[in-house]
Amino acid sequence: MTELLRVENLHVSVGKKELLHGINLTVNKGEVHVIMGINGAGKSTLLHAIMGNPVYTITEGRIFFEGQDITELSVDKRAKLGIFLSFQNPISVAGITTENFIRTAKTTISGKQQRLFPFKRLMKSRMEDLAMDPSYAERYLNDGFSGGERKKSEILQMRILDPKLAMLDETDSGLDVDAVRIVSRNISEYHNENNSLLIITHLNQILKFITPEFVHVLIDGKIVKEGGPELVDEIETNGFDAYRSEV
Ligand SMILES: Nc1ncnc2c1ncn2[C@@H]1O[C@H](COP(=O)(O)OP(=O)(O)OP(=O)(O)O)[C@@H](O)[C@H]1O
Repeated sequence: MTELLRVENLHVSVGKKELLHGINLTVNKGEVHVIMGINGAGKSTLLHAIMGNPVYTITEGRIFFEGQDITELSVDKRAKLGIFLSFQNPISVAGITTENFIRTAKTTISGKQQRLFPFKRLMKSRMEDLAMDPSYAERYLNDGFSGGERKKSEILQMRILDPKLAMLDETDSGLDVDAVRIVSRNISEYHNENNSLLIITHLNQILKFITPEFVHVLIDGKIVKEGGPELVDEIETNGFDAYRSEV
């Protein structure tokens, strides 16, 4: 088993408020991990801290990626190493088309110039996989996209950038039943023994199609329970009350 990500005793603050109080998490290559927990538990904070969002200050602990200490690395350097975060609420960027945005990101991350016509073909094929109208490639990134379309646009980026670690923050929320199936199929097609997924979900929609090996329950900035996929059903039935007392 080859380790991809290791988070050690991670404490994260925004301003004076500590949001994560000593998280430990190891993700090996080829694994699918799910993080569940009540609203405001710190799930998104954890993903942002792994991505290197400077809003979140690491006050203690380390993050390792393929054995390299990345705790002090900037977001772009982490992206170049192969870390990807799909946002809970993807932002729109006026003035840059979806195609140009992804092509520039791919060039920067891979260090290889993406030739126009092969890249256009790749975009077209990946958009077909996601049942996205090809005209969206020419629209400004996420500009005027519906909630579900923004989520698909994130998965389009993931598929083209082909990261080693894909972190998906509530990608299944706001998707209709057909879109959940399409997005889940794309995630499954992306996933192989050399890459890993770290998924936050409340609705478990995505988990009907992608079975995680590990489930972590996060409450009040701490992981209070870890287990296999059976935890998802347990939480669905009993809620989080049993875990709150662990905090
Ligand atoms: N930039 C920020 N500034 C101030 N507080 C923040 C910031 N980001 C997160 N928080 C606070 O940290 C706590 C954890 O937020 P986070 O978004 O990580 O929770 P979550 O578990 O992902 O919640 P949800 O399930 O509702 O998406 C919340 O109380 C939130 O208000």
